Amino acid sequence: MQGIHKKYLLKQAINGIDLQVQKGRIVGLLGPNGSGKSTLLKMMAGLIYPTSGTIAVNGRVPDVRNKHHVAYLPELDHLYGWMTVKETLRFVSSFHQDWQPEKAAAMLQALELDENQKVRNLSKGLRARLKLVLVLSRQVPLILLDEPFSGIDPSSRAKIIRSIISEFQAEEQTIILSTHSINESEPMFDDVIFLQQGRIRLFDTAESLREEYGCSLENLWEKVYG
Ligand SMILES: Nc1ncnc2c1ncn2[C@@H]1O[C@H](COP(=O)(O)OP(=O)(O)OP(=O)(O)O)[C@@H](O)[C@H]1O
Repeated sequence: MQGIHKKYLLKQAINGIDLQVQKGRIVGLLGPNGSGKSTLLKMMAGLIYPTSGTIAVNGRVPDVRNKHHVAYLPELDHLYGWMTVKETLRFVSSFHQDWQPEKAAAMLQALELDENQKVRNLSKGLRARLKLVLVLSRQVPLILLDEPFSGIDPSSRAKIIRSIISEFQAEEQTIILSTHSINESEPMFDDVIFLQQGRIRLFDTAESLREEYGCSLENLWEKVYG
């Protein structure tokens, strides 16, 4: 991203961002409500466009025509309640040539999802797990996860994090993940971006940040935003 600004009518959501993310990393995108996390992820997914500046994902401008290069998990739910888990997988897989059925089956089992259950009968946590299966079953270079843990209990979070780590293919993929659950997700991050009011406040490897500030990322959150 180079010189990225994004304005929604009168609201300046992103205020000049330059960012380069290396392939093979799991990147935590952190920031308080309204700091611009979802806006950044949507621009990377090609769902909305910057007001100014340029973005490239693997050398390509992200837009709807390039969506086979990016898997995006939105913050809001996009599933049909009348479908079963199995039907949902079949439906979503029909849009993606890069779908990996064996991976989807393995994740269903690991995340204890019943493929015959209706989506509307899934609890919030199980729904979140299903959303993750839909994204991680694709063979794409860039995976964007917007708040994958919102409303999920700590043990489910831990399970989901284990699943993200075990399904991640570091040679071929990059994950950028926004979250407020810094405590549980800290061990997963290679790099961390701290956003504030549409600008990057800090961006470095998790290791360097911990060393430089002499504390965990969770405590650093308090220092940056407290
Ligand atoms: N469609 C929109 N129209 C107008 N303003 C918007 C729109 N979407 C986001 N905004 C504003 O842009 C700013 C950044 O919002 P964004 O959703 O990117 O933040 P966020 O960091 O993801 O927040 P949260 O943690 O609450 O999800 C906020 O002030 C928000 O109100």
